[in-house]
Amino acid sequence: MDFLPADLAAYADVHTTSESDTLRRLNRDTHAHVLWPRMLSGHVQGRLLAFISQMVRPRRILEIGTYTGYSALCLAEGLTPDGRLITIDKNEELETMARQYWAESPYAHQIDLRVGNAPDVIKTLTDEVFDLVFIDADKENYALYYDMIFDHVRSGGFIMADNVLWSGKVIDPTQAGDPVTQAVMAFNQKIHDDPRVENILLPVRDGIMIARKR
Ligand SMILES: C[S@@+](CC[C@H](N)C(=O)[O-])C[C@H]1O[C@@H](n2cnc3c(N)ncnc32)[C@H](O)[C@@H]1O
Repeated sequence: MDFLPADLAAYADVHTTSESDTLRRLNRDTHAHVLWPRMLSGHVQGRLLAFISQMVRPRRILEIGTYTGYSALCLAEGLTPDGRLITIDKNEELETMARQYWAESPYAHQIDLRVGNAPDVIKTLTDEVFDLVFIDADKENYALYYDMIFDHVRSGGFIMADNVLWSGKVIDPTQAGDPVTQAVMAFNQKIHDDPRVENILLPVRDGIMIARKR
């Protein structure tokens, strides 16, 4: 489901700073050769992630859900020179493609891919303190990921989560029996009710939740 009429979305696209050549080819290659290319953040959302990262200037970023590595490259744009982005994905088949494009960028040495099931990998990150977290994996586990990483986010740090409008299903009463929609709705309510954060549900693309830890 597209939230903006196609011509308005195209207008926003045209009036947004272009992707780098590497990002453009990664985007095209993903659409041509990988299943579910809609999972990739894309041009406008990618620029938003890069902007947010450039504003936060994180030293440590955690991304849950690498896919072909597009959003990792966007988020890496804001890293401090000594910064590092840890990104987790259970699909090892996409690793070669992601690494191929990361290698073309100035950030390859700052991106640390951990292949595995996210809850298991997160458990190993006990010594890390994150400035920015981007949750973009299995929706049923968003709340679990939030709980697992919360104590590892510094005060003033940001936790973002993608697809929180879930193609509009979050306001569709016919989805009352759909467990994934219910999990996304419960996650949105949980963040909104959490007194430890301030939050904004940004209706960009499929919806991005942004929470700032007080
Ligand atoms: C929406 S895609 C990520 C898109 C990427 N962040 C981007 O914007 O280009 C979701 C990814 O999460 C991964 N994933 C789903 N469940 C996972 C889990 N339990 N542990 C690790 N990765 C998982 C999938 O393999 C998939 O590549």
